[in-house]
Amino acid sequence: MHPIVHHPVVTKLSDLFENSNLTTRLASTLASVSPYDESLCLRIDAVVCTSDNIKSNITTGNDKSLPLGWLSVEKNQNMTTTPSQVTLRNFPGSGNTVNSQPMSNDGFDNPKHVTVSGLRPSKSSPMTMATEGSESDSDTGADNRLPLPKTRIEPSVRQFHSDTRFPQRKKHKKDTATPTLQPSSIDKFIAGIWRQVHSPVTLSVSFPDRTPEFSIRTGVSQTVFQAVNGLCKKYYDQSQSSRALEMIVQAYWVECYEARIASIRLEYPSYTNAEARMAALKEACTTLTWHEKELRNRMAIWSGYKKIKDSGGWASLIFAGSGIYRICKYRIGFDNGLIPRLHHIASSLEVAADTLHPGWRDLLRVICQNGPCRYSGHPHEWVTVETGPALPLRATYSHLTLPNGFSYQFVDDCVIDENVFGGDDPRRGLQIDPDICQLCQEKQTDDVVSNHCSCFSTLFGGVRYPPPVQLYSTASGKNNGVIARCKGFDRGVAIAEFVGIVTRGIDGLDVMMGGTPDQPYQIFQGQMGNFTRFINHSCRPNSQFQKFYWRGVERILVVSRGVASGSEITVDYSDSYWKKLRKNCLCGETGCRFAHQLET
Ligand SMILES: C[S@@+](CC[C@H](N)C(=O)[O-])C[C@H]1O[C@@H](n2cnc3c(N)ncnc32)[C@H](O)[C@@H]1O
Repeated sequence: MHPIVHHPVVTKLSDLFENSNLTTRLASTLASVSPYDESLCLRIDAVVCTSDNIKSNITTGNDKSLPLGWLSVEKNQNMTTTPSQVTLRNFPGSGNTVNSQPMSNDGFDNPKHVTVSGLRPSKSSPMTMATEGSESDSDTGADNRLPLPKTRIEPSVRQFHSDTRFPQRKKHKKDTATPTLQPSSIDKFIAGIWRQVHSPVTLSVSFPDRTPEFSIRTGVSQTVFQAVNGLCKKYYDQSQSSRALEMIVQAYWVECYEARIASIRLEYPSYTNAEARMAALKEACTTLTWHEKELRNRMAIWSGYKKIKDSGGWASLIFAGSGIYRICKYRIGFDNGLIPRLHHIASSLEVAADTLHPGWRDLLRVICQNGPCRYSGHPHEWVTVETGPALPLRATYSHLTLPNGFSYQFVDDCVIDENVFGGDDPRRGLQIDPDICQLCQEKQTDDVVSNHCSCFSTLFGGVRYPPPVQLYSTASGKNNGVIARCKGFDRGVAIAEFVGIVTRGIDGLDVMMGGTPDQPYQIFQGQMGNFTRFINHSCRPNSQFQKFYWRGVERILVVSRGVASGSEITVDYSDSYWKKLRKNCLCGETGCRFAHQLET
């Protein structure tokens, strides 16, 4: 054991070393002095040592120095901090059992590995790793009993950690050498359907009744402006509803037209099929008051609507974006993958439509096809399956034979365990100004109009949409996972906040560690939380956990490193987590680190 491992000064120095203000200032200084040099970065290695050791190089720990960690700052990147205590676990003779990552030969954690991963090994200055209960597989994550809170956080068997290095949005440089794959018309069409189904549009068959009374000439107050905005929204929704109704009726018309031809042939057995078609066409033209050619042209589009409905279900037609007309007019993709792809997403789309727009089936009343809602409740109470109807979440854990079955409460925000913290929120940073963003230094407020911080506007200080993700059956030993719908998540975009019950003293179950070594807390998702509870591990993850302060309160976010549409959202659980999980990793990546860990 190094003589000063547990010395309070080491903890204080570590905190200083990790202070985000310091790294932010270093990053901005670096950016200001080297605006044209993309490659310039700064690395500071921190070591506590005795005065006679100060000039010697740090080796893999055969001297008396204590590496605190390293800190690197890249241009245009706000910060990169390696938490100091990480190296303590590797310190020879420290007696700490958390050693899981190789050290580079300069005595520090391998910088490449450390900064790439968003999940950190245990930051555990006074903690030692517990091993009891490590056999439990947390596919459930849910022991439905909350253990009695202890005053001191005992390290849990499998801890998630977050980092402070944010994936930066990348400016795309034009590279003529590498051809880029552009999304096809079908990709765009399907992305449009997902976008629309996750939008706040309200579909209804009734017209809005009241128009606000105002005059522009007497000035537009905030109230009047709000009323006009409301009017816009109402009529936008109404026009979407009308467009959807029009397509529903037109797709249905094609079905009726075919049925009418069959009836005509029964009524006039001497008619050929062509004659029967012509007769039905003429009947239609009379009522529609269109010329035959006009109707034929429109029929071509309407039969496209019917095909889309037949393969993707009514929801695919109703939530299709404006691109549907072009797709049907020019028959784009009909013989080239559109139909099977729609068929593939039909039931997932129905889950999204039923749970996010419970009234959508009302539109089908116009053709007497409205049935009962198939999937009700929270959007993530359903696990979508590639082939076939979605399953209730509860049913996907029946193999675990839990005494009361699997139960999970979906919440949008963390719930503070009052038995442990009383009325306090342990996530509140004592030194943090609640009005200023630690990242961009702009003003943060919950009021959309006066908020100036747009760091993670999908989650904070802006308009929130339902997250375009679904739970899906991975059809592998991983059980459930989370899949991105819509067009994916760009690098640097927040996908969600990791929410659950904020507590302390949980041992032996998966928890997210938050706070500081002095003021730690845990986020436990065993009983309640959001979809982040179902995010699986990958050794080549497309997302990572990151800390962020919103209004002075620490939040742990899942931030995208670039998630493509239709792909599984994954994070790296960290080496220390896997060390305690008696399972082989099924991420399937070529460089998978834990594919054979049970055999070793
Ligand atoms: C937070 S849960 C993730 C959701 C989980 N798949 C489910 O269905 O509830 C973590 C657990 O999922 C499983 N898991 C996640 N990623 C995995 C992977 N790459 N390979 C194997 N199992 C994995 C492990 O059992 C792990 O303890």
